[in-house]
Amino acid sequence: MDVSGAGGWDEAPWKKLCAEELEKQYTPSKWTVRLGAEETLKTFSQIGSQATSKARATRRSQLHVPYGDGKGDKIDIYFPDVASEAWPFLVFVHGGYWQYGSKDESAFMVNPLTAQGVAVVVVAYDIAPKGTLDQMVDQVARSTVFVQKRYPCNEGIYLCGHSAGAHLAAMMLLTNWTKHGVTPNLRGFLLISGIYDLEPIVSTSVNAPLHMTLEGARRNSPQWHLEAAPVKPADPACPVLVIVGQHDSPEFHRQSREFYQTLCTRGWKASFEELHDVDHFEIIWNLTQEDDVLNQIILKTIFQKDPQPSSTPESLQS
Ligand SMILES: N[C@@H](CC(=O)c1ccccc1NC=O)C(=O)O
Repeated sequence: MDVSGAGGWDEAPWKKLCAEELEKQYTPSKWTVRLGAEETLKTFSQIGSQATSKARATRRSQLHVPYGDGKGDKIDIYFPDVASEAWPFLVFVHGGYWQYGSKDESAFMVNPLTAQGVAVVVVAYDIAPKGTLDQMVDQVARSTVFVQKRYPCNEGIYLCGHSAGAHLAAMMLLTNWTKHGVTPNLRGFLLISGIYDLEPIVSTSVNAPLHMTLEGARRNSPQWHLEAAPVKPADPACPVLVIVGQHDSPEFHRQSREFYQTLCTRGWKASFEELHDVDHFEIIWNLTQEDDVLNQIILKTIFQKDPQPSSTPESLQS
């Protein structure tokens, strides 16, 4: 009989890995195939910064909008050209192991998605050491509630996160919205190369600025919550896409697959997608391209049909 609680944690496969291997499994830049680790990280941040400058220069936007009283409680909102407030909203939560990255270099998908009529919100949250995991989860919840309150006519809020940001977005599957006074019109989750069980992270160098205890890791693990006390989907029709890159590490693959499987058994409308020939970083920086396969998946999720080619191709815009 399994007496270890939520589904056999003592037999978790990562516990068989030595410290060095565990560290490698949770270092995404060690698994890239085209560029070296350092060059990949540099390129990721460069492409993110360039995409953000371009979005701010070419799209109507409201930047550094406060969603709360905290200094770090800010979002950037990028608008489609159509004058309406009844847009679908993609709310993007950046990654960076809860300790680096910012909204100011994370507007990867803004130009391709706003061109198709999707408003994009890029969320800032207080990374460690300033913020704790609990605070970051609360910030993402409050930013989502803010979008709902400011745009009550929205055509759906789609929560999208990358890596640590996918973890923060996934925590919104478990959020009790009653204390926030409004339930956001969540119509989809796009979880890209994420981590859903934080327990292995506690034993890696990633935890140095996070100071997570085992209890804190469980409290902030959507995988653990779903297994321990299954939360019924508020809207069983709300799609949850769990997406991983072919060149993500085996542990990242395992985390995504197991989270997807658990979502399915708990009644969520989950799907799983492994994107061909991309690593942990390319999967996001490719979103700057209109014809990117992940952009097509996002648009299909939002509009439930294949997108029309835009009348003014990105390449012809200044
Ligand atoms: N130190 C990590 C970097 C990393 O994990 C990362 C970097 C940018 C965006 C997301 C990341 N991973 C998870 O949030 C590495 O070398 O792979």
